[in-house]
Amino acid sequence: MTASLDILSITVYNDQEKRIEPFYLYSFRLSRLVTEMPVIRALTKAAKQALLTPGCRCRTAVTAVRTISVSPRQVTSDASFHSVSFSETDHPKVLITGGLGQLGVGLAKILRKRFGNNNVILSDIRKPPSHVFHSGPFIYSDILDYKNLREIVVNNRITWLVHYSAVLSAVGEANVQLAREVNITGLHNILDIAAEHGLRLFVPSTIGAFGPTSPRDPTPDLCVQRPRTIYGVSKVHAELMGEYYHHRYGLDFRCLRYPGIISADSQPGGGTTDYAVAIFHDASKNGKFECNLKPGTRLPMMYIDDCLRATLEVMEAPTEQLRMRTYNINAMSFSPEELAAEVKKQIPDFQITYNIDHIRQAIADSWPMNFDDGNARNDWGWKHDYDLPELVTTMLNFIGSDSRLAHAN
Ligand SMILES: NC(=O)c1ccc[n+]([C@@H]2O[C@H](COP(=O)([O-])OP(=O)(O)OC[C@H]3O[C@@H](n4cnc5c(N)ncnc54)[C@H](O)[C@@H]3O)[C@@H](O)[C@H]2O)c1
Ligand SMILES: C[C@@H](O)[C@H](N)C(=O)O
Repeated sequence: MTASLDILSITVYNDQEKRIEPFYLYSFRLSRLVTEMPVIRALTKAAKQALLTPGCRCRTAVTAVRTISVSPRQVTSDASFHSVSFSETDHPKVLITGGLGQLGVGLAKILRKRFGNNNVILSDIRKPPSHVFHSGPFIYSDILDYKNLREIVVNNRITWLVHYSAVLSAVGEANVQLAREVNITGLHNILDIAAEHGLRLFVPSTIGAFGPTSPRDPTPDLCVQRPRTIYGVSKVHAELMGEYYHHRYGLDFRCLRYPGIISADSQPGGGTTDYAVAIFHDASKNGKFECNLKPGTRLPMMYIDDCLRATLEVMEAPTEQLRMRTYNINAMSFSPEELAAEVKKQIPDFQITYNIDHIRQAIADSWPMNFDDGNARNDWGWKHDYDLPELVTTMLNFIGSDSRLAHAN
């Protein structure tokens, strides 16, 4: 027997028959009981009452705009049903959205190593560079196109969805509308697709999901979250919606709050922590760097290999180890002056200057300085490999050897 999750749109028309913004109700149905279910009747009635003020001659129309089929297993709150949507002997079939950003290509590489090249599909709305296109399956996918997403999931028999598409903190402040669309509307599509098809869903959150009223040193998993960026607001929304879908519909939602991620062979996509990547390229090429954050601005950071390994580990963790569905993870915390001092140990002539970007500075000043990831360490054994000295050595070696190679060719 299957149950269906209906998304009902209640549209209100005013007395000139002009459409007022619709809003949506979610409800379950079992076969033809749909319209008879008391919950739908009650919600519809409440909505109509709320919208129809005595002086307004409005009428309403209730329509099902999207039907989500879920197995009754997913409707239970019994956590032991949540994790297995594919046979344990099979490899998962993974789709990565927003896969051409800083993190996606690296994640595809480690997942392909583990599950086989053809079992991991990278997707994005951008054109892939040739080495990415030829390294494994790539398809176009716009997360704002629900039908396109569903087609991809169905045609490729996807069982895991890693949702990396996002507009990051600094770009988001410059384009709030776009950030709202991609980070909130896009997430709704992803949640519905994942619930409909019983997928295991990973959505990354961020240190940016905290704000100036959160404890900043250290920041625990559970505390006040009142971020001041659209990026942060959308990530708190993602955490809460994912956890709600988990409890309400049994969605196997897993979420890690990443610190600023540092990588050598992929570029960051417009965040506040981007300086900690750019510094290595400029130090290696020119021996100097102009930093857009103040010297003492301390933020949690992580080398990309640790971040991607954590992602695989939490996706593979047995359900019973996950006491929570959203975890902080961390590796180190440093400020620009501390990072510069470490770089100087390897490039003695290195010079850092400061030209503050006030938008990024305000964002950084509202974010955690240290991240408490004790729950991840206790529950599913999270452990980082790279601390600050190792990070600096690895980054400079990688970028140095890369530019030596470029010079030789
Ligand atoms: N990189 C970090 O430091 C960091 C830290 C914390 C959390 N995260 C999170 O990890 C995820 C990946 O981060 P990243 O650094 O790779 O981001 P990024 O900005 O580098 O890449 C995001 C990708 O999303 C794609 N995208 C935008 N709109 C889309 C749409 N409508 N449909 C499909 N794809 C779309 C972009 O083309 C881009 O390739 C994001 O959710 C981000 O919030 C990243
Ligand atoms: C921290 C993270 O979410 C991202 N690198 C940003 O700065 O926006």
